[in-house]
Amino acid sequence: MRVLYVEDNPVDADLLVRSFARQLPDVELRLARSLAEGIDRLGGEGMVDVVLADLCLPDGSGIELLNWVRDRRLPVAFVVLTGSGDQRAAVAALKAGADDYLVKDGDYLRRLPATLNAAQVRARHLRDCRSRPVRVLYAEHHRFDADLTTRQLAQAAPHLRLEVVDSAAAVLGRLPVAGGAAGSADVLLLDYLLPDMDALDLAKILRQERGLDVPIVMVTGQGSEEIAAQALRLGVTDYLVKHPGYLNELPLVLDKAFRDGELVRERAALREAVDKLRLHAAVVDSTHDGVLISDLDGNIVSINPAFTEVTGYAPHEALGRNPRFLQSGRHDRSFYQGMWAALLETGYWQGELWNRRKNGELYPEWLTLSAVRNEAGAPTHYVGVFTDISKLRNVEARLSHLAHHDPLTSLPNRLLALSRLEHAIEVAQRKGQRLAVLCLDLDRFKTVNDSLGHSAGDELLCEVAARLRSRLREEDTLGRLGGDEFLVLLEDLDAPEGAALVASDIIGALEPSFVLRDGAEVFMHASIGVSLYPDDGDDHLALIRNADAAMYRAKAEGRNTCRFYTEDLTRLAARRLDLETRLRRALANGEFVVHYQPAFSVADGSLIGAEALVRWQPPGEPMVSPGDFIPIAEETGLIVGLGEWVLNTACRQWRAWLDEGLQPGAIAVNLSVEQIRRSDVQAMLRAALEETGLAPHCLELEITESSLMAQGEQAEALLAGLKSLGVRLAIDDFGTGYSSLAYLKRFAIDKLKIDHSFVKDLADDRNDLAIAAAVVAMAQALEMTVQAEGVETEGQLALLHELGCAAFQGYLRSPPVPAEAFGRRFLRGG
Ligand SMILES: Nc1nc2c(ncn2[C@@H]2O[C@@H]3COP(=O)(O)O[C@H]4[C@@H](O)[C@H](n5cnc6c(=O)[nH]c(N)nc65)O[C@@H]4COP(=O)(O)O[C@H]3[C@H]2O)c(=O)[nH]1
Repeated sequence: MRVLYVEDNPVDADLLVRSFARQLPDVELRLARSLAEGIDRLGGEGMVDVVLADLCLPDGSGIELLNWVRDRRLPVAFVVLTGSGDQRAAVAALKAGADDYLVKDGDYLRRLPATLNAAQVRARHLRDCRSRPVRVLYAEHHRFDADLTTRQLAQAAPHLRLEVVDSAAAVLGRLPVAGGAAGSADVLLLDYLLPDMDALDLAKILRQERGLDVPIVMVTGQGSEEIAAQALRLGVTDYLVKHPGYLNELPLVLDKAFRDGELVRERAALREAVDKLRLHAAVVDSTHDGVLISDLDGNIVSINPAFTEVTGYAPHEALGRNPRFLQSGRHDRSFYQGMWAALLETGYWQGELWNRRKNGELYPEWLTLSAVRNEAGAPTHYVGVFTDISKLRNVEARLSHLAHHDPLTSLPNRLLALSRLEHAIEVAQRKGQRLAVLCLDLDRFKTVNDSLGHSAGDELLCEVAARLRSRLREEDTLGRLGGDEFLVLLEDLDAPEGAALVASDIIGALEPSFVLRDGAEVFMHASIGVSLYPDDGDDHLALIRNADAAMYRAKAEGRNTCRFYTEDLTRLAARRLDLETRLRRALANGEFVVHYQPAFSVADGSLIGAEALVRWQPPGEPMVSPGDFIPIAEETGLIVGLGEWVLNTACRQWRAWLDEGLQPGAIAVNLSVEQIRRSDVQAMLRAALEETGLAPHCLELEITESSLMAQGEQAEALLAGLKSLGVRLAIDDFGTGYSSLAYLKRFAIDKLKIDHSFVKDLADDRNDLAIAAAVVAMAQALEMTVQAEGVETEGQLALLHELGCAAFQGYLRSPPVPAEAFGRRFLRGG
């Protein structure tokens, strides 16, 4: 530091020089003994940093030197030395632009270094401030004063840019109408006496009405304490009396007012920032996300309550520690290295991470790490924000389980079973292994389900699943494909026989009866189809399709058995598909015809009626038997339209013959279980009878035993509904199903048709004869008619006669024939 010390008193000068040498050896001190010498030195010897001047000099005052310095705007700090008790001189010096003063008391030499330093800082600050222009809106009515002030300020403080107006109205016109800063002016300088309004009123409008916070400095010609007090009360920033030399003080006052204004604004901004900080802190405290802040060494400096909630660690257990203590051990070093590398390089990392709670539990969290940077862009802290996603993961796991498992049996569903199969094929292909796909379908499950109710059906499926599982190895997959269909996947199979063994083991496992919760005992068997990889297909769809085809073969060949896939099974399946397409077309093209098989009285051989049997006659091809297409029509639902067509055709035919005066008896039409299940049969019948005008008692409906049982609880209501139309009801294929006569007693059945499988061996099989005899006897007791089907020989007819069977149909008298042949042969006696 370079100091110019202006002092005429040699004792004081000597003391100070020695004190400087002791306290501030680095200071370069120059001495001047008078005002003139001081000016000389400042002008000639180059710059100093601080001028320290005594107020009383032999050729003038320190203030004059100060004015000389300020007039030249020399970049130096100025400190005045005053005698003790000369406060007024000190204040005058400050007003004239001194940066500080020091009273020569007993202790002042000790305080001198600090004062010089502080003055230097203040001077630098003032210079900084003055390097920025300050816009001053100056309201002065007197031209002379305005010019003088403008000149003076241009000279002493050119950073103060004055705009002069001569009225309060002009001030109001230049300032915004409402709120905050004053826009085009940084400071207002108002003369008290303005022609249109005094400065107090003007200040009132600006502060109270417009809410402007621009600093206001007021000047008056004469000092009045009352005006000053009022001005300050109204929010005027400073007040100055126009005493001689006041223009020297004005730059300082304006600078100070400007800085005060800035301070006010800074304080407001600070308040806003503090409010914001408080808000942010409240957000951090109340968020459900855990937050931790660490220093650059990774030591935790702050956590929020959610951190404690998630991890279990209270602030005193976490602060000061490295977050490493939360590590789960699930991630290797390279994971954390990657995380830090990203954080250091980009200031950001985000990802899923497993951590450990205080209670030892591991949990997944979604973590976002960010570097906090200071104004210079250098990182100062790291912030980690994390969400405990363990609940989310649990829900996801549950959803995924639901999406991939059958809710009833908890077995893998079709989706998962197929994806496991796909994966197993990949493995088998890689390792050159063989695998087997077993498609398993429960035989007649639908009948049990329908007759015992769905909850019993569900229970049965669970029991079956458990038995199947118990027969498989841990690594084998058992899935439920839907309904009563299961899939077994056997991997790493040595030979096809292995699959056959498992299949027969499964069949054996289902052998013992199932006893359900309500005590019902049910026998449940399965048909199994097997396909092998790579023998029968090399993708999952082909393997499933082929196992399915084999399963159908098992069903067709007596059920409760297992069949392997062969090529001709595929052909069979393809034929089925082809048949289905053609069947749809046939219905649209009217390729069906109805044949009628007559029924006769056993007693006298007279015609009692006929059974309508549908035939499919594709153009240019042999006729297709219903045994080949009815099951497919049932599976696809085509039976609804087809059955309705047969019913209408038969009724119309009967009505026509009756109208001709012929006696065709009753016409029996078959009603399939799928028709009952998929459509409103009662409405269909009512419409057919109405449309054709056939009397209901001429119509007989044949329902198979199993169709009836499939209706379960609803069977009784269904039959009562049909009966209410006035039609007759017959049970077809009697003896082949589950039901008993006692059960049928509850229904209003008119006729039982003994299935031709019993009739066939009537002469040779004593059992069949006994069954037929029992059926006839009980039917008679229940007042039902009995009609035998498939009578081919006179011997069979004679036996039926003996048993008391009332009616029969069969090739013995006639196969089903077209309507025209029927009319000719049986009605018109042709
Ligand atoms: N072996 C032998 N068979 C005889 C004799 N007499 C008649 N049959 C045959 O026995 C079947 C009797 O019909 P189903 O038991 O109702 O059995 C019928 C019935 O369940 C079904 N079906 C036929 N037409 C219709 C129909 O319009 N609607 C429904 N839902 N099913 C039908 O197709 C099954 C087979 O019909 P079809 O092939 O016409 O076979 C008929 C008939 O041609 C005989 O003396 N010996």
